[in-house]
Amino acid sequence: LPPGPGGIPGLSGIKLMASDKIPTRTFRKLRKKYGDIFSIQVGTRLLVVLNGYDVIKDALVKRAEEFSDRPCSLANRMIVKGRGLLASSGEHWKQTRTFSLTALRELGFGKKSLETKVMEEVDVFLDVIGHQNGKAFDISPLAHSSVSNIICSIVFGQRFNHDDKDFKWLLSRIDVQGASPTSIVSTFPLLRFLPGDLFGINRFLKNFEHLRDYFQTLVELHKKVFDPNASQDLIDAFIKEQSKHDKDNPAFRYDNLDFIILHLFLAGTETTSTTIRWAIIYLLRNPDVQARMFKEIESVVGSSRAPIIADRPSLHYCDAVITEVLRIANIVPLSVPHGALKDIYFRGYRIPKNATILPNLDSILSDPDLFPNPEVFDPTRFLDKKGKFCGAEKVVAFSLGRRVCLGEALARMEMYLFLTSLVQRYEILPEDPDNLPSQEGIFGITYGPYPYKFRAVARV
Ligand code: HEM
Repeated sequence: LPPGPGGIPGLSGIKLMASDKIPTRTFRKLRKKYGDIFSIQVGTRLLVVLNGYDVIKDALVKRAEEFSDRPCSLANRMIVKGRGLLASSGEHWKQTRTFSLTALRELGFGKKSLETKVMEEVDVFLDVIGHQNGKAFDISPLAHSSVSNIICSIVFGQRFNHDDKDFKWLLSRIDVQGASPTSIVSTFPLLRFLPGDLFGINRFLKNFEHLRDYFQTLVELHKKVFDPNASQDLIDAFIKEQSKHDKDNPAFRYDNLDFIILHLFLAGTETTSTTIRWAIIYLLRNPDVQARMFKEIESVVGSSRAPIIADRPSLHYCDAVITEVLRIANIVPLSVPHGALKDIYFRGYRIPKNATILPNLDSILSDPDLFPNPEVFDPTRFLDKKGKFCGAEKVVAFSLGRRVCLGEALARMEMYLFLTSLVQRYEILPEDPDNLPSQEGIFGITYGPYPYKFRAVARV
């Protein structure tokens, strides 16, 4: 087995993981002691942690056939049952991913039509910010609604008003603290039977069920009015595709569709909005960076129209800022867990069947050999001598290999359009200059910032 801390089997691992709320800090120490591949027995789960660019690339890219599955955890077996995008493995996952990618491309991923959709949301986003009249406010609900609306309109053909009751209810079901790959919930799902819901597991499961019920209702409504010649969204695309497949093919059963929607909704909402919230923190803490971004936007785009994707190749500094935010914020620092479905022999170790494999992206994104002074926010590390954007290949915030984030193109488009438009229109200022929002975050589904407020003052 890969080396790791010993002690009482299972229990010492639990104690170790509980010793710091930020598991990546624990993993940094363990890597120093045990090397690039180490293991920890946490309760009944064996965690194998992969560290460093070469090791992770070797596993996820070169040995993709063995390293592209998800763990068969108890929670996965009991609740998700290997359905949908995030938790499925093998042939079921391949078919689900191929269908989803094809459908999303047809619905505009990487195309002008998607840019138009995102820009409509950016307009609303900027208007709502304008209505704060320069007073301090919390951007979280607005960022959530704006980003979520984009995935909702792609997946089920509906955008909501931000104060729509159903929409607010839907967003409130996203349980950010409920599921991190190293949490007690993932390790011991049976703890939910303890009285008092001590670990919030039942709340998490209830939220999950509510979302699933809501999406099932949407699918039923789509089925009633389905017109094969007017496919509008991902649900329509699924209904159309389903008729071409064997009835027993689990990838094209409606229970799989429920989970595809659920996974796209969760992954497509929480991630980009969290990154936007981090970006604002780094701009508040680095006013010189904000000023340089504004100057670049003003000289390339001007102020009479909003930045568009076609401007991007000329906005080198803005691209460097967004890349540096992705690197330093590192919102999915342990990626989504991968799993060994059979024994894997890798770099002199045996990773046993059923082990949970954590590609520690933090070990790449904060590697001082790749990014000198990694704790410093410095967009210029991605500019060459002529000020051109470069050197971002190892910013693997979306992971690597076959399981690489399915929404990467959308997320990059959203971050670029939201952040450049925000900086073009408003100067963003701290609520209290002597008390800036923290760079330390909270570890949940994503690694997100603590709540904070800021002021957005319209540029004249
Ligand atoms: C800044 C924003 C985002 C970041 C940093 C991010 C990061 C990630 C990471 C690290 C993974 C795990 C890859 C692996 O297993 O090795 C992932 C998976 C995934 N992401 Fe994202 N993501 C973001 C935005 C999005 C968006 C907007 C969507 C929605 C379309 C999305 C949909 C997914 C899905 C469906 C998967 C699972 C893919 C699979 O298992 O095959 N993500 N993402």
